Amino acid sequence: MSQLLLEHVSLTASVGSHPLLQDVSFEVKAGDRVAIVGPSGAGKTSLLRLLNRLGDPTQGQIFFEGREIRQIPPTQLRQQIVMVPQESKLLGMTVRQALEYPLTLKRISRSMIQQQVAIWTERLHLPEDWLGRTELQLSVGQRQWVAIARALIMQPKILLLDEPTSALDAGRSRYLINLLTDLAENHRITIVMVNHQLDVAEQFCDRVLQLEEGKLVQDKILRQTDWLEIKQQLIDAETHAAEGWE
Ligand SMILES: Nc1ncnc2c1ncn2[C@@H]1O[C@H](COP(=O)(O)OP(=O)(O)OP(=O)(O)O)[C@@H](O)[C@H]1O
Repeated sequence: MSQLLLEHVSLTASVGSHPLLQDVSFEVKAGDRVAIVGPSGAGKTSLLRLLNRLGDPTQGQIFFEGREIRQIPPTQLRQQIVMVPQESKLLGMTVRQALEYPLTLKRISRSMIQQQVAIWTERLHLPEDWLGRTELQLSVGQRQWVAIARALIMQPKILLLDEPTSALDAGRSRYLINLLTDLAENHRITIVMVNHQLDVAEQFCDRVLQLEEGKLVQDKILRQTDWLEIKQQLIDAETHAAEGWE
């Protein structure tokens, strides 16, 4: 059985406006490492948001483990499908509180929460002195790293990452890719990643979904050599999209 299944999903922001997503169908199996690529405005973030129920399709259906996701309470769904948005906010919490908060929703004991925070703080090399800081006391890249830690601490079945390395330095990007590889290979976590940095997707993903103007134009299991072809298609699509903006 597929873990995620999208059937003819379309999304329109308002009546009569151009659809943000049009008739998108695909399935994802547990442990897949999927890259979503496409020019700016192609609908990548809109698609990720639907998978996390931050919006509902105007048409079509999305299933998680066989259940239509509108039938699953959002808090229950978001413990299993966790999203790291492009710009994360700590909503006035300290880093420690932000790491603890999603675990409190899991109704586990206080000592277990503290143990998990300690494990993931160490695993992601979060410096001790970050834990008392709020987002105003963190750089954009540090905030992104905390958002990734907060998602991983949930041990989700599916991790949705929107440009996860956009603000990370080269060392942290590499570390993240190695960590995600371990989680996918040894814990069968499914990863769906939007990334403009194709080299990151290339190192990690084994499947690519290519969006253009809200349509899925390619769904491909990857071999190494495919990336050359995909890169050229993306350059062509981005040039075409940029011409449309002029
Ligand atoms: N709430 C909204 N209302 C109206 N239009 C929207 C809304 N959210 C996004 N859009 C539009 O939908 C289209 C797709 O946006 P989306 O953020 O999904 O694209 P993207 O592929 O993630 O782009 P980028 O690579 O720049 O992040 C864009 O044209 C955007 O302007």
